[in-house]
Amino acid sequence: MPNYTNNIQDSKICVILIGLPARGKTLIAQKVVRYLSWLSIKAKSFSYDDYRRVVYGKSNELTLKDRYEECYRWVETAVADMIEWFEEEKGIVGVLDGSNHSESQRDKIEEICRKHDIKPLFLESWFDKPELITNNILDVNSNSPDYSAIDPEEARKDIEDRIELYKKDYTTLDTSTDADKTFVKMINIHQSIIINKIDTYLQSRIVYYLMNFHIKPRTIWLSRHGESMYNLEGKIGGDADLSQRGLKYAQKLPEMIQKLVGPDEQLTVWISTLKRTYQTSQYLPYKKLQWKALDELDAGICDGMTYEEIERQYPEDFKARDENKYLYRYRGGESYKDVVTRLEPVIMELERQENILIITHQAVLRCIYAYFMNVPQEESPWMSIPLHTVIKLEPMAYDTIVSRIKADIPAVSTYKEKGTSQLGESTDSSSSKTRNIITSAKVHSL
Ligand SMILES: O=P(O)(O)OC[C@H]1O[C@@](CO)(OP(=O)(O)O)[C@@H](O)[C@@H]1O
Repeated sequence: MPNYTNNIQDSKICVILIGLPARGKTLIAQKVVRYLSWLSIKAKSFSYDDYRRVVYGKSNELTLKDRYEECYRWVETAVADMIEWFEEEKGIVGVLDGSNHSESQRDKIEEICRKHDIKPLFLESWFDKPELITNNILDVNSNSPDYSAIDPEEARKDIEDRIELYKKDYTTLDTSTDADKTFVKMINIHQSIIINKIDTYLQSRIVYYLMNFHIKPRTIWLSRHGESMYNLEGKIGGDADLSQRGLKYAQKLPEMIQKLVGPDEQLTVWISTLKRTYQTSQYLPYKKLQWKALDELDAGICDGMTYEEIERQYPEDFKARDENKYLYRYRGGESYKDVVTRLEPVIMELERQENILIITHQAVLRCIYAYFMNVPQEESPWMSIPLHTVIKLEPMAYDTIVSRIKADIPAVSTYKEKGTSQLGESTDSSSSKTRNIITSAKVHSL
């Protein structure tokens, strides 16, 4: 299993965004940081707008001209903070989210990076499609804190004025004049992408990611398989069949999904290679695809045991897993971190696709959910992903909207709370063991 963190130990990268206002720079910066953080690569975005707001308040509290002429001040602070972060927090990828439109400003940043042994990667978002620009202006208009209390028409005018002002000394990247620079130029997001002088593994990972994601509206549906015989018995792993209630969920799923998705919408169903996900998908009238990478976390020597048996036979392992569930690797099996690594191609393909329903397992769904919802690693293995519930994810420009739809078919809870003994030794009366607890999610039912 490749370990990205070890492979990239000695390379530090500064992604320097370039582009006029309303070119999707913040969206790109946030996506790159979220993707790298999910892969345990320490990444952080330094947004010039955030720095400017701290010093000068919202954009309307500063004249356009001042904002333009004074910008070097907050750019300097952002770059200095980024360097400190690289050094003190062992950062790997810093992202400078701002227009960086003039060559002289870019040269200065490049020089600082080289002095600190940080490789600069320029990333330009260049648009020439008027409809794309209009959409982005509307997006900035409704999402930026600068415009939250301003009339939308006034906000639109401010953004357009800023675009015109920044155009004055904007220079776009070019393979002849910037041949010695490492850069990616995205034209109209993905219409075409120019790549120049990419020479490290990590740079190529970032570029590959940039080439794959799209920004069209779509929905990702997630569900665990129906309740399995192993779930009923409190056993983990294995390749058990569905229980009677699990089968009921499989039978209800087509009606539920068709109602949610709409009759004319296209959908592809992704399942694992384990029987319980296939059986759950069997009545769905959509194209299906099996992924080995979607198989449940491998519990190694504990496969087929209950949590209680694990605690009795391997008390140290039981404790170690509770202490660091993300990194704990079952003997002969996997950790959550290992699952994330093997899920990377799934995420990459998900970024390229439109509507997808994924029917998979508790641990795998936690990892996928964590990617979209930016959940920190120490929390993700403890998230509640109940059985017989569909999760709807709608990725938007700046965040993801999530809702849960319960099938109203009872199922056991397979959730084990942190710090709870399965041997009846818990002192915490609110904590639950894992068996025969009917799932009750705070969601609407179908
Ligand atoms: O990491 P924890 O919380 O143990 O959850 C993972 C476990 O969930 C289970 C159920 O207990 O998954 P599944 O969705 O496949 O039924 C186990 O097979 C698996 O080991």
